[in-house]
Amino acid sequence: MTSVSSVPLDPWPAPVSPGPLNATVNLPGSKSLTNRHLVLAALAGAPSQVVAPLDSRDTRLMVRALEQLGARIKQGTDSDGVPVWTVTPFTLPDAAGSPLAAGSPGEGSVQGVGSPAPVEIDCGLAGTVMRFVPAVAALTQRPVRLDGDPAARRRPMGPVIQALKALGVEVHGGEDGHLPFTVTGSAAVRGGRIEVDASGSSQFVSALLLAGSRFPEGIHVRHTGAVLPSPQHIEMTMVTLRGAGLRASTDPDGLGWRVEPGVPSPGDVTVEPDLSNAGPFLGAALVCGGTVRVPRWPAKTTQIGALWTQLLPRMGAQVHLTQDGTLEVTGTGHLTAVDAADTGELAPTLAALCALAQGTSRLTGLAHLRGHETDRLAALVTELGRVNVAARELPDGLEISPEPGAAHGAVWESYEDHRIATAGALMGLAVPGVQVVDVATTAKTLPGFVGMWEGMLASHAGAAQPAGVPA
Ligand SMILES: O=C(O)C1=C[C@@H](OP(=O)(O)O)[C@@H](O)[C@H](O)C1
Ligand SMILES: C=C(OP(=O)(O)O)C(=O)O
Repeated sequence: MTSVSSVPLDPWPAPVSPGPLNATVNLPGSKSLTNRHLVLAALAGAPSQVVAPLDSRDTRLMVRALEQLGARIKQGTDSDGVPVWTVTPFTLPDAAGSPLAAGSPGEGSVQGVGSPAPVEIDCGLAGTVMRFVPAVAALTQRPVRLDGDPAARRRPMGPVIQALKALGVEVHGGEDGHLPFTVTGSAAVRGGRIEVDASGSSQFVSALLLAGSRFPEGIHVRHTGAVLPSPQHIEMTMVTLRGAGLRASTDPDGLGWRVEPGVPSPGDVTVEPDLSNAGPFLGAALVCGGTVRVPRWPAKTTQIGALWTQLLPRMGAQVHLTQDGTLEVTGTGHLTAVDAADTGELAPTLAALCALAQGTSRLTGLAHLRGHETDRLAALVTELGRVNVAARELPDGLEISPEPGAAHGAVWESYEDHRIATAGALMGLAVPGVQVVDVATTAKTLPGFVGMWEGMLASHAGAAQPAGVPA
């Protein structure tokens, strides 16, 4: 799909701060919530609606994958123009397991018995698609081959492959623990207890849990690894499952999760704005000074982006949630260094803020970022080096020690990583001459990033007419 409404220059000259901001930024829906709701709606017993979904590369890939497995997803809008996606689920084989019984097969699917050609699913670079869809595909009892971008073939998949095999799913390929591979489920796959090393990604656990209620015995996933990254995302999975009427519980030690057998009944759900993607915009208030507001900030959420309300004050911001649910972040242009653990997908944005702060910052609990869209720890050290900010890798994170006034402009590579690209935009606010390569890669989770960014900067305190940024 195209990335932004008007195609940005490549490399894109990141705009410098116009001075204190006075902007309102309406953020589209959460990627993580949208793709969970889509999966559960596709596994449900009746059609349901996902309201205000994120429409981006990652969610379109999920839509397409679920359609190929037999779901139907109609993309429309309500009377106020809010996007509404109506999902008609696929029919799974009965417990006795008549193979290839999935109903309403979409384009690219196969029918009939024998040795059908596999359904070919493109995961792009989306972790949620490459991890969640294999487990869902196993339920359809059809051969499904998964592949993605060249960079996707470097992301860890071993624990998903091993777990599916342990459950009795046939897996061809993927011996090296990466895409591509083909999964074929069968009636012999009953679910039950399974051990998974999720130290590389919480998505390994979420994948099994999201599909788990449709296995005859449900699923009980036990984590065996030394660390558990992004636990917020597992909690998001559990809350989404319960919201769909399923029985889902966490083991007392916090290292196991159980979903009882059942059919999801998600009803109609409205997706929260993406709080991780709020980060660069809220961070801009700290760098430029002034205030940035994000409406529809949820009072209660499982999104890891909720951490911004704790992290940004530690770096010098004032943060206020208004009665009507707008988060207001006010900064001064001066940032304080911070030590922070377990910030997961917020880390690239946070690293850029640390690079503009006074003092040395240490970000830890991030070893798994080496398996994200790119090796984010290496990428950030390299790109910060290009703009002359000292940074080094720690065993599980980053140490960032900027020297005041030393940073200078440079070409900033983005490695097909939306969050490295937006980190470059943040750097450019304070460092003239930063040019972000392939800023269009932000379309993974935020199509229109450049327009939103430039709109925010146009709403600075001195502007004649402060303008909100359209959703
Ligand atoms: O389940 C999800 O929606 C996600 C889980 C996290 O993955 P990791 O556990 O691999 O960090 C997060 O970083 C990713 O952006 C989205
Ligand atoms: C790690 C991320 O994405 P993915 O869902 O592809 O894992 C991310 O969005 O920061």
